Amino acid sequence: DRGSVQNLPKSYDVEYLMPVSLGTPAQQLNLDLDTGSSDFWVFSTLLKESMINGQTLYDPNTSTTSDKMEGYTWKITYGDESYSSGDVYIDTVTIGDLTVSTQAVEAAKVVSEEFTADSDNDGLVGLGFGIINTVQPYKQKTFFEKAMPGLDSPVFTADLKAGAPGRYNFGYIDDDAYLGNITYVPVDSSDGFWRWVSPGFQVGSTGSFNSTRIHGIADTGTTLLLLPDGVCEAFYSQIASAEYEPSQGGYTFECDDSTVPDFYFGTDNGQMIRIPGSYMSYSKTDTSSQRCFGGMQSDSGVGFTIWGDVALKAAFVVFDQGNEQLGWAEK
Ligand SMILES: O=C(CNCCc1c[nH]c2ccccc12)Nc1scc(-c2ccccc2)c1C(=O)NCc1ccccc1
Repeated sequence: DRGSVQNLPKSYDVEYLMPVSLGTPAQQLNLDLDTGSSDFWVFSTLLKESMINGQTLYDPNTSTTSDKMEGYTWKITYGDESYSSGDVYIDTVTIGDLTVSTQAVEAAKVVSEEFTADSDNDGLVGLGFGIINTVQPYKQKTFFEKAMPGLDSPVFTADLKAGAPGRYNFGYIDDDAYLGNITYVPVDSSDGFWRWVSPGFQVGSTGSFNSTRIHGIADTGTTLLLLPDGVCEAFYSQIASAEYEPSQGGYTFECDDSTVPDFYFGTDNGQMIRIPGSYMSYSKTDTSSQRCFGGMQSDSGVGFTIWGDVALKAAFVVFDQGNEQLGWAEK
């Protein structure tokens, strides 16, 4: 079996949403595929009105295939202090023609204001590893873990694009979606993330390669590229107008600064993925100035590097759960 679904970026590529069908008759929600967490949770009719702001709600009571998991609850908090919690239902879920008939759907009763404010986002499909699922008393499998046994191949792939529709495929690798070869690196899933080691980085096409092992996770649910301070300093030292502005929350530079270099990160045996300098300009820091917030920021608050959408949209990425490895290719 296999599946394929288009993903659409929101403005500034802050997140990527895909259509998902839940229940019978099908209720279509736009969800954020998130390899940095492992809860499948959705806005639902259990929420108070004050927490809803245009989102499409999953209504378990109108689905003829939903069953409430009595006594089961969930609660998740993310590093940006956003959170959500609620009850759990079993229901049928289809993503891009791939159906899981008994998926644990976590129906939100409470969401934090960041989620309420994000009117396009109806919830998250966590595709990290199930060991960090928050459902109590017994954690639940991710959508991919439920689908995996029936797939042609135990992989899903992420093809995120800058400001354009991309695609998530399940169960197969589309050889027309990337250039050259896919380089595979081992994954340590013991903390539930797609955690791997990069051998180093290079700033600019003429810069030298810096051999330094960077431990990090491949995370479609995080917008930015969060890297060790030394790497950020090496990058921003090459940008004439760059400054570290704690008041703005990190590194900023003039949006029209023409000295922003490309950034390369190593994967394995000499392969490097090139992130165009243009991916590093984010939203204007504030209406008046012409300064942009950098797409690369420090990972000091996290404890490990997060290869978020800024990095992932420069590559074709294979999440190979069957062999616990990540595949990287240029595109
Ligand atoms: O949680 C995820 C992936 N799901 C995000 C879902 C989500 C959370 N608000 C959302 C808002 C919209 C859509 C999805 C989400 N990744 C990881 S691993 C470690 C950290 C972390 C730990 C400690 C400190 C910092 C990060 C995070 C993290 O908090 N990233 C989000 C972020 C990272 C930095 C800044 C902001 C957010």
